[in-house]
Amino acid sequence: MDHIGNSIRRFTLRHLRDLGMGKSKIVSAVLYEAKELVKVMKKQAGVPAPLPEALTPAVINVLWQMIASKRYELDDQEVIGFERLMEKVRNGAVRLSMQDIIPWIKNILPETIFNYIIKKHNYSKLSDTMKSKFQSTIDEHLKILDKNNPRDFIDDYLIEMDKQKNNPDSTMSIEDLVGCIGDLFTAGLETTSMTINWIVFYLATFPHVQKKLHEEIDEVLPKGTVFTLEHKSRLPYTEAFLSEVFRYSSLVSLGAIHTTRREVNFAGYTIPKDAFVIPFLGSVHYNPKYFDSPQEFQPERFINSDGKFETPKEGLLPFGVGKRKCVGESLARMELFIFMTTMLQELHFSTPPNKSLDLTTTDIPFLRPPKMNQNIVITIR
Ligand code: HEM
Repeated sequence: MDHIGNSIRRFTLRHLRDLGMGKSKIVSAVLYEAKELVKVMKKQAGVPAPLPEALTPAVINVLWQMIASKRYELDDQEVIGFERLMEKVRNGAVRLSMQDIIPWIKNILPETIFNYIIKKHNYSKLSDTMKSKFQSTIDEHLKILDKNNPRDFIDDYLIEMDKQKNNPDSTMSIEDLVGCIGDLFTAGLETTSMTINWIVFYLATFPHVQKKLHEEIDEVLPKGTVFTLEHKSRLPYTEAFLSEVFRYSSLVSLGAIHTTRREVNFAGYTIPKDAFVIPFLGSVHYNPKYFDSPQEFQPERFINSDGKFETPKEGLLPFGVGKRKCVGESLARMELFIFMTTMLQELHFSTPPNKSLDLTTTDIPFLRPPKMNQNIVITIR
């Protein structure tokens, strides 16, 4: 996340707040993508199969609408090719992170051998593909920019960059914009699609939980009813389920790398200036101090004695904490809620007969992704 520095972070947050937090344009975009995805899922009804590849384009479309006012068809081969490339990079992430975790390794290995070990070509190809796509999209935006009528993140950035052109402290530039879009993509795409994957795996593994969700959704939001944000407060079990998905999966298990600006004394330890500090968010989620029987999947832990959803004051940190907290939190929460309710309105998920899902994770640094290519059975309700 090299580009989301302090001032750009403020700009990005403001933008995501304006476009992402429940504003009608983005809610409609999310609803549209969720419905399109359900259509694709229906086509594999009754057949044990992994979740469709269309999941990635559906999530990309939400980001891409917000950033560039564009969408792709869910079977678009360019986007599916992009996802496959990301998968290769993800599979090589352990090796790639060597350079961050043990930077001196570069001093003892010749560059060509080091690049071969970390499979740098996959990473470079992904990075070049993304940069050239973002650059051409920015060029298109520049041609038709209407300063009085900004449509999306790129328009807003270009207008602000123009306002700041005589400010010597401004860090805004086209290159920085390309980097910012890259950061939003890398931070926002896989986190969201992997969480949807976890949602489906937990629904299939815990049928009693899915039954309760179906009952609540059938009552408050029956099939054919269009979701609005007002429905949310009437769906406490659904909210509780999503919180339990965040806790149980602990997808972003380690937060971003932070640095101490000065020596800090914390919990009896002295952390020197300029040390790397990585918050281990996942460990908090499994700490019995905050959650009873943490190894059990129990959405009920987030329901209070009045039957209402209640977020704990401490212990649940899926989006991190403090100044570098996730800038996409509101968008992600809204998007996941809509995808989940739209799927549950129309579909039932189960494991193939006599099979169970492996709920352990693929080991890559920082993330706890599900083992994605496992079969599930979708039934139309
Ligand atoms: C389920 C979905 C998501 C989860 C669990 C998640 C979680 C996180 C976490 C834990 C951090 C690090 C915070 C820290 O170290 O304190 C982070 C950072 C970040 N996230 Fe997310 N995120 C999600 C979705 C998104 C989305 C949809 C976007 C963009 C639209 C996004 C953009 C970012 C950015 C730009 C940062 C870096 C912020 C900075 O460095 O200041 N995230 N996220």
